[in-house]
Amino acid sequence: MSDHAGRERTGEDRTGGNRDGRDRTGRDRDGHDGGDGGGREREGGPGRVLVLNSGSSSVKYRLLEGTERLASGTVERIGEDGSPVPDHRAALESVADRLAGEGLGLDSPELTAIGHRVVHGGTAFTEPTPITDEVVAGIRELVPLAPLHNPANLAGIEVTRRLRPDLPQVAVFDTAFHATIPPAASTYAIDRELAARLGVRRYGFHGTSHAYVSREATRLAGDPDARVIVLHLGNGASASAVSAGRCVDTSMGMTPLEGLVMGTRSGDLDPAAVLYLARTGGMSLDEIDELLNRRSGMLGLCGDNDMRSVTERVEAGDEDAELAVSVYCHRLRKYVGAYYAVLGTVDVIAFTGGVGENSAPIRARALEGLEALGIAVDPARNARGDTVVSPEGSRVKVAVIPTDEEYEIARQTLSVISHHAG
Ligand SMILES: Nc1ncnc2c1ncn2[C@@H]1O[C@H](COP(=O)(O)OP(=O)(O)O)[C@@H](O)[C@H]1O
Ligand SMILES: CC(=O)OP(=O)(O)O
Ligand SMILES: [Mg+2]
Repeated sequence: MSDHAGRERTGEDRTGGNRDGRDRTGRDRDGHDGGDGGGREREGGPGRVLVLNSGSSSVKYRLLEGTERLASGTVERIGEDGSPVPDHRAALESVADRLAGEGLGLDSPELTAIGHRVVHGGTAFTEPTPITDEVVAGIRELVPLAPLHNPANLAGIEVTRRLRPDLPQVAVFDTAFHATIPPAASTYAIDRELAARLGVRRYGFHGTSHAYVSREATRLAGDPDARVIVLHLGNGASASAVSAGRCVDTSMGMTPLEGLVMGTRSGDLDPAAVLYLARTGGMSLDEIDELLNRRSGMLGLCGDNDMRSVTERVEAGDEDAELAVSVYCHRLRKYVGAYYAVLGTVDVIAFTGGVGENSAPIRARALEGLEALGIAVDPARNARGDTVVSPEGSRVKVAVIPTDEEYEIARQTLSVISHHAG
Protein backbone atom coordinates (compact mmCIF):
# COMPACT_ATOMS: atom_id res chain seq x y z
CA MET A 1 0.00 0.00 0.00
CA SER A 2 2.66 2.40 0.99
CA ASP A 3 4.51 2.63 -2.29
CA HIS A 4 1.72 2.38 -4.83
CA ALA A 5 2.70 5.87 -5.91
CA GLY A 6 6.01 4.29 -6.91
CA ARG A 7 8.24 5.80 -9.51
CA GLU A 8 6.69 4.60 -12.70
CA ARG A 9 8.38 7.34 -14.63
CA THR A 10 12.00 8.28 -14.76
CA GLY A 11 13.28 11.80 -15.10
CA GLU A 12 14.02 11.18 -18.74
CA ASP A 13 10.52 10.02 -19.45
CA ARG A 14 8.98 12.94 -17.70
CA THR A 15 11.04 15.80 -18.84
CA GLY A 16 13.39 14.57 -21.54
CA GLY A 17 12.00 16.97 -24.12
CA ASN A 18 12.19 19.90 -21.78
CA ARG A 19 15.85 20.51 -21.35
CA ASP A 20 15.97 23.16 -23.99
CA GLY A 21 13.13 22.10 -26.19
CA ARG A 22 15.23 22.66 -29.29
CA ASP A 23 15.85 19.11 -30.35
CA ARG A 24 12.60 17.43 -29.47
CA THR A 25 10.00 19.65 -31.06
CA GLY A 26 6.83 17.88 -31.81
CA ARG A 27 8.14 14.51 -30.72
CA ASP A 28 6.65 12.23 -28.16
CA ARG A 29 8.31 12.80 -24.85
CA ASP A 30 5.87 10.73 -22.89
CA GLY A 31 5.29 7.85 -25.22
CA HIS A 32 6.37 5.11 -22.84
CA ASP A 33 3.80 2.61 -21.80
CA GLY A 34 1.49 3.31 -18.94
CA GLY A 35 2.53 0.80 -16.31
CA ASP A 36 -0.09 2.31 -14.10
CA GLY A 37 0.57 -0.36 -11.54
CA GLY A 38 -1.72 -1.40 -8.77
CA GLY A 39 -3.29 0.53 -5.99
CA ARG A 40 -5.27 3.14 -7.87
CA GLU A 41 -8.97 3.20 -7.54
CA ARG A 42 -10.70 3.84 -10.82
CA GLU A 43 -13.96 5.65 -10.61
CA GLY A 44 -16.71 5.96 -13.15
CA GLY A 45 -16.12 2.54 -14.74
CA PRO A 46 -14.22 1.80 -17.91
CA GLY A 47 -14.46 4.12 -20.86
CA ARG A 48 -12.11 5.56 -23.42
CA VAL A 49 -11.14 9.11 -22.52
CA LEU A 50 -8.92 11.54 -24.37
CA VAL A 51 -7.26 14.05 -22.04
CA LEU A 52 -5.91 17.34 -23.35
CA ASN A 53 -3.65 19.40 -21.11
CA SER A 54 -2.94 22.59 -23.04
CA GLY A 55 -0.25 24.68 -21.36
CA SER A 56 1.04 28.09 -22.33
CA SER A 57 3.55 26.59 -24.81
CA SER A 58 2.75 22.88 -24.95
CA VAL A 59 -0.08 20.42 -25.35
CA LYS A 60 0.08 17.12 -23.48
CA TYR A 61 -2.40 14.44 -24.49
CA ARG A 62 -3.24 10.99 -23.26
CA LEU A 63 -5.76 8.42 -24.42
CA LEU A 64 -6.88 6.10 -21.62
CA GLU A 65 -9.07 3.01 -21.74
CA GLY A 66 -9.92 2.21 -18.14
CA THR A 67 -6.51 1.81 -16.58
CA GLU A 68 -4.67 1.31 -19.86
CA ARG A 69 -2.75 4.03 -21.63
CA LEU A 70 -3.41 3.65 -25.37
CA ALA A 71 -1.46 6.70 -26.52
CA SER A 72 0.21 9.75 -25.06
CA GLY A 73 2.59 12.50 -26.00
CA THR A 74 3.45 16.18 -25.97
CA VAL A 75 3.61 18.87 -28.60
CA GLU A 76 6.08 21.48 -27.43
CA ARG A 77 7.43 24.92 -28.29
CA ILE A 78 4.10 26.15 -29.62
CA GLY A 79 4.45 29.64 -31.08
CA GLU A 80 8.18 29.89 -30.36
CA ASP A 81 10.68 31.20 -32.91
CA GLY A 82 11.55 28.58 -35.50
CA SER A 83 8.97 26.10 -34.21
CA PRO A 84 6.93 24.24 -36.84
CA VAL A 85 3.87 24.61 -34.58
CA PRO A 86 2.63 28.21 -34.92
CA ASP A 87 -0.28 28.11 -32.45
CA HIS A 88 -2.46 25.90 -30.24
CA ARG A 89 -4.93 25.21 -33.01
CA ALA A 90 -2.12 23.75 -35.13
CA ALA A 91 -0.87 21.78 -32.11
CA LEU A 92 -4.30 20.27 -31.53
CA GLU A 93 -4.59 19.36 -35.18
CA SER A 94 -1.23 17.64 -34.97
CA VAL A 95 -2.42 15.68 -31.91
CA ALA A 96 -5.51 14.60 -33.89
CA ASP A 97 -3.29 13.54 -36.83
CA ARG A 98 -0.95 11.56 -34.56
CA LEU A 99 -3.85 9.70 -32.98
CA ALA A 100 -5.34 8.97 -36.42
CA GLY A 101 -1.91 7.67 -37.52
CA GLU A 102 -2.03 5.17 -34.66
CA GLY A 103 -5.52 4.05 -35.66
CA LEU A 104 -6.94 5.85 -32.61
CA GLY A 105 -8.44 8.88 -34.34
CA LEU A 106 -10.91 11.26 -32.76
CA ASP A 107 -13.55 9.82 -35.09
CA SER A 108 -13.36 6.47 -33.26
CA PRO A 109 -16.80 5.30 -32.08
CA GLU A 110 -15.10 3.81 -29.01
CA LEU A 111 -14.18 7.22 -27.63
CA THR A 112 -16.43 7.94 -24.62
CA ALA A 113 -15.43 11.46 -23.61
CA ILE A 114 -12.81 14.17 -23.83
CA GLY A 115 -11.43 15.83 -20.69
CA HIS A 116 -9.81 19.25 -20.95
CA ARG A 117 -7.56 20.96 -18.43
CA VAL A 118 -8.79 24.51 -17.95
CA VAL A 119 -6.54 26.66 -15.79
CA HIS A 120 -8.87 29.37 -14.48
CA GLY A 121 -12.41 28.59 -13.35
CA GLY A 122 -12.84 31.75 -11.25
CA THR A 123 -15.65 31.45 -8.72
CA ALA A 124 -18.07 30.21 -11.40
CA PHE A 125 -16.55 26.73 -11.82
CA THR A 126 -15.56 24.81 -8.72
CA GLU A 127 -16.17 21.30 -10.07
CA PRO A 128 -15.46 19.40 -13.27
CA THR A 129 -18.12 20.66 -15.67
CA PRO A 130 -19.70 19.25 -18.86
CA ILE A 131 -18.87 21.67 -21.67
CA THR A 132 -21.72 23.61 -23.28
CA ASP A 133 -21.78 26.91 -25.21
CA GLU A 134 -22.44 28.73 -21.92
CA VAL A 135 -19.49 27.03 -20.24
CA VAL A 136 -17.23 28.03 -23.15
CA ALA A 137 -18.46 31.62 -22.78
CA GLY A 138 -17.76 31.45 -19.05
CA ILE A 139 -14.21 30.23 -19.63
CA ARG A 140 -13.71 33.01 -22.18
CA GLU A 141 -14.84 35.63 -19.64
CA LEU A 142 -12.01 34.46 -17.38
CA VAL A 143 -9.27 35.03 -19.99
CA PRO A 144 -8.17 38.35 -18.39
CA LEU A 145 -7.37 36.41 -15.18
CA ALA A 146 -5.25 33.79 -17.00
CA PRO A 147 -4.12 35.29 -20.31
CA LEU A 148 -1.34 32.74 -20.88
CA HIS A 149 -3.46 29.71 -20.15
CA ASN A 150 -7.22 29.99 -20.75
CA PRO A 151 -6.94 30.88 -24.48
CA ALA A 152 -4.87 27.72 -25.02
CA ASN A 153 -7.45 25.64 -23.17
CA LEU A 154 -10.25 27.21 -25.25
CA ALA A 155 -8.42 26.43 -28.49
CA GLY A 156 -8.36 22.75 -27.51
CA ILE A 157 -12.03 22.76 -26.63
CA GLU A 158 -12.99 24.45 -29.89
CA VAL A 159 -11.02 22.01 -32.06
CA THR A 160 -12.40 18.88 -30.40
CA ARG A 161 -15.96 20.19 -30.24
CA ARG A 162 -15.79 20.89 -33.96
CA LEU A 163 -14.43 17.41 -34.69
CA ARG A 164 -16.76 15.55 -32.29
CA PRO A 165 -19.86 17.64 -31.53
CA ASP A 166 -21.63 14.45 -30.44
CA LEU A 167 -19.19 13.56 -27.67
CA PRO A 168 -19.40 14.55 -23.98
CA GLN A 169 -16.55 16.92 -23.16
CA VAL A 170 -15.63 17.98 -19.65
CA ALA A 171 -13.65 20.95 -18.35
CA VAL A 172 -11.47 20.13 -15.34
CA PHE A 173 -10.32 23.31 -13.63
CA ASP A 174 -6.94 23.94 -11.99
CA THR A 175 -8.66 26.22 -9.51
CA ALA A 176 -11.37 23.76 -8.39
CA PHE A 177 -9.40 21.85 -5.74
CA HIS A 178 -8.71 25.16 -4.00
CA ALA A 179 -12.39 26.13 -3.69
CA THR A 180 -12.34 24.82 -0.09
CA ILE A 181 -9.74 27.39 1.02
CA PRO A 182 -11.36 29.41 3.84
CA PRO A 183 -11.87 33.20 3.48
CA ALA A 184 -9.04 33.94 5.93
CA ALA A 185 -6.62 32.48 3.38
CA SER A 186 -8.34 33.41 0.12
CA THR A 187 -9.06 37.08 0.89
CA TYR A 188 -6.58 39.83 0.04
CA ALA A 189 -6.61 42.71 2.53
CA ILE A 190 -7.87 45.36 0.12
CA ASP A 191 -11.18 47.18 -0.31
CA ARG A 192 -13.77 44.42 -0.09
CA GLU A 193 -16.32 45.85 -2.51
CA LEU A 194 -13.71 46.48 -5.19
CA ALA A 195 -12.17 43.05 -4.72
CA ALA A 196 -15.56 41.33 -4.97
CA ARG A 197 -16.59 43.31 -8.05
CA LEU A 198 -13.42 42.49 -9.96
CA GLY A 199 -12.81 39.01 -8.55
CA VAL A 200 -9.52 39.92 -6.87
CA ARG A 201 -8.84 37.03 -4.49
CA ARG A 202 -6.75 33.88 -4.15
CA TYR A 203 -7.92 31.11 -6.50
CA GLY A 204 -4.87 28.84 -6.60
CA PHE A 205 -3.72 26.63 -9.51
CA HIS A 206 -2.22 23.21 -10.35
CA GLY A 207 -5.31 21.87 -8.55
CA THR A 208 -5.47 18.52 -10.35
CA SER A 209 -1.86 17.88 -9.33
CA HIS A 210 -2.42 18.97 -5.71
CA ALA A 211 -5.57 16.81 -5.58
CA TYR A 212 -3.85 13.73 -6.96
CA VAL A 213 -0.63 14.04 -4.97
CA SER A 214 -2.31 14.95 -1.68
CA ARG A 215 -4.60 11.94 -2.05
CA GLU A 216 -1.59 9.67 -2.59
CA ALA A 217 0.21 11.29 0.35
CA THR A 218 -2.83 10.84 2.60
CA ARG A 219 -2.85 7.17 1.66
CA LEU A 220 0.87 6.94 2.38
CA ALA A 221 0.22 8.38 5.84
CA GLY A 222 -2.40 5.67 6.41
CA ASP A 223 -4.71 8.26 7.98
CA PRO A 224 -7.62 9.94 6.14
CA ASP A 225 -7.22 12.99 8.40
CA ALA A 226 -3.53 13.44 7.55
CA ARG A 227 -2.12 16.97 7.20
CA VAL A 228 -0.14 17.23 4.00
CA ILE A 229 2.03 19.85 2.35
CA VAL A 230 2.38 19.37 -1.42
CA LEU A 231 5.25 21.08 -3.22
CA HIS A 232 4.50 21.03 -6.95
CA LEU A 233 7.77 22.11 -8.56
CA GLY A 234 7.64 22.16 -12.37
CA ASN A 235 8.15 25.13 -14.66
CA GLY A 236 5.31 26.70 -12.75
CA ALA A 237 5.50 25.92 -9.02
CA SER A 238 3.08 26.05 -6.13
CA ALA A 239 2.63 24.75 -2.60
CA SER A 240 -0.58 23.65 -0.94
CA ALA A 241 -1.68 22.82 2.59
CA VAL A 242 -4.19 19.97 2.74
CA SER A 243 -6.03 18.75 5.83
CA ALA A 244 -8.10 15.53 5.68
CA GLY A 245 -8.17 15.78 1.88
CA ARG A 246 -9.35 19.40 1.80
CA CYS A 247 -7.16 22.21 0.59
CA VAL A 248 -6.85 24.98 3.19
CA ASP A 249 -4.19 27.21 1.60
CA THR A 250 -2.08 27.51 -1.52
CA SER A 251 0.74 29.74 -2.70
CA MET A 252 -0.57 30.82 -6.10
CA GLY A 253 -3.08 33.63 -5.95
CA MET A 254 -5.42 35.49 -8.27
CA THR A 255 -3.06 34.44 -11.08
CA PRO A 256 -0.32 31.79 -11.35
CA LEU A 257 2.32 34.44 -10.55
CA GLU A 258 2.21 34.56 -6.75
CA GLY A 259 4.15 32.38 -4.33
CA LEU A 260 7.18 30.21 -5.03
CA VAL A 261 10.12 31.13 -7.25
CA MET A 262 9.51 29.45 -10.64
CA GLY A 263 11.35 28.81 -13.89
CA THR A 264 10.54 32.20 -15.37
CA ARG A 265 8.09 33.73 -12.82
CA SER A 266 9.09 35.80 -9.81
CA GLY A 267 6.58 34.49 -7.29
CA ASP A 268 6.05 36.75 -4.25
CA LEU A 269 7.09 40.37 -4.71
CA ASP A 270 6.23 43.63 -2.97
CA PRO A 271 3.26 44.93 -5.04
CA ALA A 272 4.74 48.42 -4.75
CA ALA A 273 7.71 47.20 -6.81
CA VAL A 274 5.32 47.04 -9.77
CA LEU A 275 4.32 50.68 -9.23
CA TYR A 276 7.97 51.67 -8.92
CA LEU A 277 8.94 49.84 -12.12
CA ALA A 278 6.19 51.75 -13.93
CA ARG A 279 6.69 55.19 -12.40
CA THR A 280 10.43 55.32 -11.95
CA GLY A 281 11.56 52.54 -14.30
CA GLY A 282 9.36 53.87 -17.13
CA MET A 283 8.09 50.39 -17.98
CA SER A 284 4.65 49.81 -19.50
CA LEU A 285 2.22 47.39 -17.86
CA ASP A 286 2.77 44.89 -20.67
CA GLU A 287 6.53 45.11 -20.18
CA ILE A 288 6.19 44.48 -16.45
CA ASP A 289 3.83 41.58 -17.12
CA GLU A 290 6.38 40.07 -19.47
CA LEU A 291 9.23 40.73 -17.02
CA LEU A 292 7.53 39.04 -14.07
CA ASN A 293 5.97 36.11 -15.93
CA ARG A 294 8.58 35.28 -18.55
CA ARG A 295 11.95 36.79 -17.61
CA SER A 296 12.07 36.37 -13.84
CA GLY A 297 12.42 33.43 -11.47
CA MET A 298 15.44 31.21 -12.10
CA LEU A 299 15.85 32.67 -15.60
CA GLY A 300 16.04 36.21 -14.25
CA LEU A 301 18.39 35.27 -11.42
CA CYS A 302 20.90 33.17 -13.34
CA GLY A 303 19.95 33.18 -17.02
CA ASP A 304 18.68 29.58 -17.00
CA ASN A 305 15.29 28.10 -16.12
CA ASP A 306 16.28 24.45 -16.47
CA MET A 307 16.89 23.26 -12.91
CA ARG A 308 19.16 20.44 -14.12
CA SER A 309 21.72 22.78 -15.60
CA VAL A 310 21.31 25.26 -12.74
CA THR A 311 22.18 22.63 -10.13
CA GLU A 312 25.11 21.45 -12.29
CA ARG A 313 26.39 25.03 -12.35
CA VAL A 314 26.09 25.18 -8.55
CA GLU A 315 28.28 22.06 -8.31
CA ALA A 316 30.82 23.77 -10.54
CA GLY A 317 30.93 26.80 -8.21
CA ASP A 318 28.89 29.27 -10.31
CA GLU A 319 27.85 32.16 -8.01
CA ASP A 320 24.77 33.31 -9.95
CA ALA A 321 23.39 29.78 -9.98
CA GLU A 322 24.18 29.44 -6.27
CA LEU A 323 22.25 32.61 -5.42
CA ALA A 324 19.32 31.51 -7.60
CA VAL A 325 19.10 28.11 -5.89
CA SER A 326 19.41 29.69 -2.45
CA VAL A 327 16.53 32.09 -3.21
CA TYR A 328 14.46 29.21 -4.63
CA CYS A 329 15.04 27.00 -1.57
CA HIS A 330 14.64 29.81 0.97
CA ARG A 331 11.17 30.56 -0.48
CA LEU A 332 10.24 26.87 -0.31
CA ARG A 333 11.40 26.55 3.31
CA LYS A 334 9.38 29.65 4.22
CA TYR A 335 6.19 28.17 2.77
CA VAL A 336 6.80 24.83 4.49
CA GLY A 337 7.07 26.68 7.82
CA ALA A 338 4.00 28.78 7.04
CA TYR A 339 1.87 25.77 6.12
CA TYR A 340 3.10 23.83 9.14
CA ALA A 341 1.65 26.67 11.19
CA VAL A 342 -1.55 26.85 9.11
CA LEU A 343 -2.13 23.09 9.55
CA GLY A 344 -0.97 23.01 13.19
CA THR A 345 1.20 19.98 12.40
CA VAL A 346 2.35 18.01 9.36
CA ASP A 347 2.27 14.29 8.57
CA VAL A 348 3.60 14.25 5.00
CA ILE A 349 5.54 16.70 2.85
CA ALA A 350 5.23 15.56 -0.78
CA PHE A 351 7.56 16.70 -3.56
CA THR A 352 6.25 16.51 -7.11
CA GLY A 353 6.66 18.01 -10.61
CA GLY A 354 9.80 17.80 -12.75
CA VAL A 355 12.03 19.44 -10.12
CA GLY A 356 10.39 17.90 -7.05
CA GLU A 357 10.46 14.38 -8.50
CA ASN A 358 13.98 14.50 -9.89
CA SER A 359 16.17 16.93 -7.99
CA ALA A 360 17.64 15.43 -4.82
CA PRO A 361 19.75 18.55 -4.08
CA ILE A 362 16.72 20.84 -4.21
CA ARG A 363 14.71 18.55 -1.91
CA ALA A 364 17.58 18.43 0.58
CA ARG A 365 18.28 22.17 0.55
CA ALA A 366 14.63 23.19 0.76
CA LEU A 367 14.17 21.27 4.02
CA GLU A 368 17.57 22.03 5.56
CA GLY A 369 17.56 23.09 9.21
CA LEU A 370 14.00 21.98 9.99
CA GLU A 371 14.97 19.09 12.31
CA ALA A 372 13.34 20.83 15.28
CA LEU A 373 10.02 20.52 13.41
CA GLY A 374 10.57 16.77 12.94
CA ILE A 375 11.49 17.29 9.28
CA ALA A 376 14.63 15.65 7.87
CA VAL A 377 15.89 14.10 4.63
CA ASP A 378 17.95 10.89 4.53
CA PRO A 379 20.79 11.42 2.03
CA ALA A 380 20.86 7.86 0.66
CA ARG A 381 17.08 7.59 0.27
CA ASN A 382 16.98 11.06 -1.26
CA ALA A 383 19.75 10.29 -3.75
CA ARG A 384 17.91 7.11 -4.82
CA GLY A 385 14.62 9.01 -5.09
CA ASP A 386 12.78 6.53 -2.87
CA THR A 387 9.08 7.16 -2.29
CA VAL A 388 9.89 8.06 1.33
CA VAL A 389 13.12 10.07 1.65
CA SER A 390 12.93 10.96 5.34
CA PRO A 391 14.85 8.76 7.82
CA GLU A 392 13.18 5.71 9.38
CA GLY A 393 11.04 6.78 12.30
CA SER A 394 10.84 10.48 11.33
CA ARG A 395 7.80 12.24 12.69
CA VAL A 396 7.12 13.90 9.33
CA LYS A 397 7.28 11.68 6.23
CA VAL A 398 9.01 13.41 3.35
CA ALA A 399 7.84 11.75 0.13
CA VAL A 400 8.51 11.89 -3.61
CA ILE A 401 5.20 11.35 -5.40
CA PRO A 402 5.14 11.67 -9.20
CA THR A 403 2.17 13.75 -10.20
CA ASP A 404 -0.28 12.65 -12.86
CA GLU A 405 -2.49 15.48 -14.01
CA GLU A 406 -3.69 13.60 -17.09
CA TYR A 407 -4.79 10.59 -15.07
CA GLU A 408 -6.58 12.86 -12.58
CA ILE A 409 -8.34 14.74 -15.41
CA ALA A 410 -9.49 11.40 -16.91
CA ARG A 411 -10.74 10.24 -13.52
CA GLN A 412 -12.71 13.43 -12.93
CA THR A 413 -14.04 13.41 -16.51
CA LEU A 414 -15.40 9.88 -16.16
CA SER A 415 -16.92 10.59 -12.78
CA VAL A 416 -18.85 13.54 -14.27
CA ILE A 417 -19.97 11.56 -17.32
CA SER A 418 -21.25 8.63 -15.26
CA HIS A 419 -22.89 11.01 -12.79
CA HIS A 420 -24.72 12.83 -15.58
CA ALA A 421 -25.62 9.60 -17.37
CA GLY A 422 -27.04 8.16 -14.15
N1 LIG B 1 16.88 15.49 -12.97
C1 LIG B 1 16.44 16.72 -12.81
N2 LIG B 1 17.05 17.55 -11.93
C2 LIG B 1 16.61 18.80 -11.78
N3 LIG B 1 15.58 19.33 -12.44
C3 LIG B 1 14.93 18.55 -13.32
C4 LIG B 1 15.32 17.22 -13.55
N4 LIG B 1 14.48 16.70 -14.49
C5 LIG B 1 13.62 17.67 -14.81
N5 LIG B 1 13.88 18.79 -14.12
C6 LIG B 1 13.23 20.09 -14.21
O1 LIG B 1 11.82 20.03 -14.19
C7 LIG B 1 11.31 21.23 -14.79
C8 LIG B 1 10.09 20.90 -15.61
O2 LIG B 1 9.13 20.33 -14.80
P1 LIG B 1 7.73 19.77 -15.37
O3 LIG B 1 6.89 19.41 -14.21
O4 LIG B 1 8.00 18.73 -16.39
O5 LIG B 1 7.22 21.06 -16.10
P2 LIG B 1 5.80 21.62 -16.52
O6 LIG B 1 5.44 22.61 -15.48
O7 LIG B 1 6.03 22.21 -17.86
O8 LIG B 1 4.83 20.43 -16.53
C9 LIG B 1 12.48 21.84 -15.57
O9 LIG B 1 12.97 22.97 -14.88
C10 LIG B 1 13.51 20.74 -15.55
O10 LIG B 1 14.80 21.26 -15.58
C1 LIG C 1 -1.22 27.35 -13.75
C2 LIG C 1 0.20 27.11 -14.11
O1 LIG C 1 1.08 27.79 -13.66
O2 LIG C 1 0.43 26.08 -14.92
P1 LIG C 1 1.83 25.67 -15.57
O3 LIG C 1 2.74 25.32 -14.45
O4 LIG C 1 1.44 24.46 -16.39
O5 LIG C 1 2.29 26.84 -16.38
MG1 LIG D 1 3.07 21.33 -15.15
